[in-house]
Amino acid sequence: MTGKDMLSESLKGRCLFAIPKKGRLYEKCLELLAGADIQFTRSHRLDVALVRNHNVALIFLPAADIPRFVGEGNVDLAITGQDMVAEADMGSLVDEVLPLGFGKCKLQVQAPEDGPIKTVEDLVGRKVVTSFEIVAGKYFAKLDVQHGRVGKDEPPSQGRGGKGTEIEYIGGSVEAACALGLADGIVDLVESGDTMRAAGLRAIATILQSEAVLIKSTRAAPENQSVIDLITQRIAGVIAANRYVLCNYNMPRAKLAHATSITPGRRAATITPLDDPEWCAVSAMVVKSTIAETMDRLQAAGASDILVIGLTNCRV
Ligand SMILES: Nc1ncnc2c1ncn2[C@@H]1O[C@H](COP(=O)(O)OP(=O)(O)OP(=O)(O)O)[C@@H](O)[C@H]1O
Ligand SMILES: O=P(O)(O)OC[C@H]1O[C@H](OP(=O)(O)OP(=O)(O)O)[C@H](O)[C@@H]1O
Repeated sequence: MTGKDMLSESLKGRCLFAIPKKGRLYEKCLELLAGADIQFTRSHRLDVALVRNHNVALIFLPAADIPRFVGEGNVDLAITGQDMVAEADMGSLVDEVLPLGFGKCKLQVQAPEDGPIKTVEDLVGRKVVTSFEIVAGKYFAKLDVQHGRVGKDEPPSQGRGGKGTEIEYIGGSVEAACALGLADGIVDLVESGDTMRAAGLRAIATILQSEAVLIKSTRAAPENQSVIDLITQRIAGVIAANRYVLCNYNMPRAKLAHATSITPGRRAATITPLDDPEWCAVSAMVVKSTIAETMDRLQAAGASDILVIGLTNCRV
């Protein structure tokens, strides 16, 4: 048996789960897999790893290729960016199951800070360079029609070469395109804005917001459904544990209604009587990013002994 035959034999019957092989999302994906107790060893130079404790194989792929593999049913489950899902344009073949709360960024139209392009309308009929040619193409095709450069029923390609906005693909370093005289504007990802500012660009429109997302193939094999559900639940648990904290405090019984309006919990706050009949203990999950403000409000409302406990995992 050749190495290739052995590999495809070992993948048989397993749920295939694709993960970005490098880049911005890679480390976070590994953390997520560890939190969900998906055990594997990635061998050097091999983009496939068999999971020891589930009937799953991990396939490490470029983030941009992942939605196509999912849409075509070559893999059952995957993590990539929502921007990549939009760009792959697989429609309903790719099911976005769960946003993951990391890899947050925006796909923005950008133009030179000190130039004449102030709005996207100024870019209509000019040249835009991007790695997101499908998303940017659709965005400018609409503008071309709105501005009468291309007829409503005319295919966008006929608008090129003078009439419509010209969209040109480049694979990387998109931010350099305007300075190099390649483009009048670009469409690229922005998070902190450091890359954009360093290249002397400013954002003039946001096409989409993106974060990492768990996606599922609508062509996934039915026999893999139970393991897909199990992994989805485990990942959802890890994500929720990162998103929430448990807030415990003591509250005078008379002010309980006000307190539970501040911390309603997910379903309801847990109220426990204390030895002192005037007081009770409250326990509720609170969105982590709002906890400081929640504690301020609880204290002002008369709460005492406010304790905040981090979660390592949960099912909610
Ligand atoms: N600056 C950023 N901040 C947060 N998330 C980002 C940022 N840039 C990209 N992403 C997200 O990470 C995904 C992968 O981007 P990344 O640049 O790591 O790609 P890659 O596969 O390593 O490709 P390459 O390195 O060839 O550009 C993007 O699709 C996007 O969802
Ligand atoms: O707003 P910022 O925080 O500066 O992030 C934006 C940059 O991040 C991404 O590139 P990345 O650094 O991943 O490298 P790449 O160009 O090789 O994809 C993206 O393509 C931008 O260039």
